[in-house]
Amino acid sequence: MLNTETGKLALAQQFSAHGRQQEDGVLAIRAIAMPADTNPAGDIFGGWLMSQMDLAAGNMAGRVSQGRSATVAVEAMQFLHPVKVGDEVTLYASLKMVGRTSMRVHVDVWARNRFAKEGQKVTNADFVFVALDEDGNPREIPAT
Ligand SMILES: CC(=O)SCCNC(=O)CCNC(=O)[C@H](O)C(C)(C)COP(=O)(O)OP(=O)(O)OC[C@H]1O[C@@H](n2cnc3c(N)ncnc32)[C@H](O)[C@@H]1OP(=O)(O)O
Repeated sequence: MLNTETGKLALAQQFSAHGRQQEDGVLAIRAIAMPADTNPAGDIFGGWLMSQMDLAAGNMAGRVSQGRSATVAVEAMQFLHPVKVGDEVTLYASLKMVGRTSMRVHVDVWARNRFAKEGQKVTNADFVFVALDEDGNPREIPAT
């Protein structure tokens, strides 16, 4: 049965709004950290976070370059706080530079305990992608 108490309903709606946690960047991925993604200490494995970040940046690189691209460098990776099993993990991608064949995408990662109202930024890095032709060589990024 639906809860029709106005105050509680408004609170529930506010909690379930899942608003943005930062102004800049495209909301690229939102996932729940699962037990399969942990390191031996029981926290979420940094490699899982890095793969999610690569997916988020690669999604933007694909849209910008309108075709295949590959990660050529990852810079300034910072792990600021641990991520725990069950956390809601949100990735924001911002396009920082477009060169002749390369693109720099900044990725910020936020984690929110599933029972908490607010999250915190846990990781960020810059990903450099190169647009590739069908032979795997760099290709020029289209202007439009
Ligand atoms: C091993 C893996 O599977 S990693 C995951 C997937 N990634 C890959 O497979 C990529 C493997 N790497 C490659 O195939 C090659 O390095 C390529 C094709 C991406 C690039 O080859 P390069 O010979 O370096 O190309 P080139 O020197 O012409 O550089 C291409 C662009 O990348 C930029 N670039 C190359 N290396 C870097 C770097 N380390 N950091 C920042 N930018 C770089 C260049 O400045 C250039 O940018 P611009 O055209 O916008 O001015």
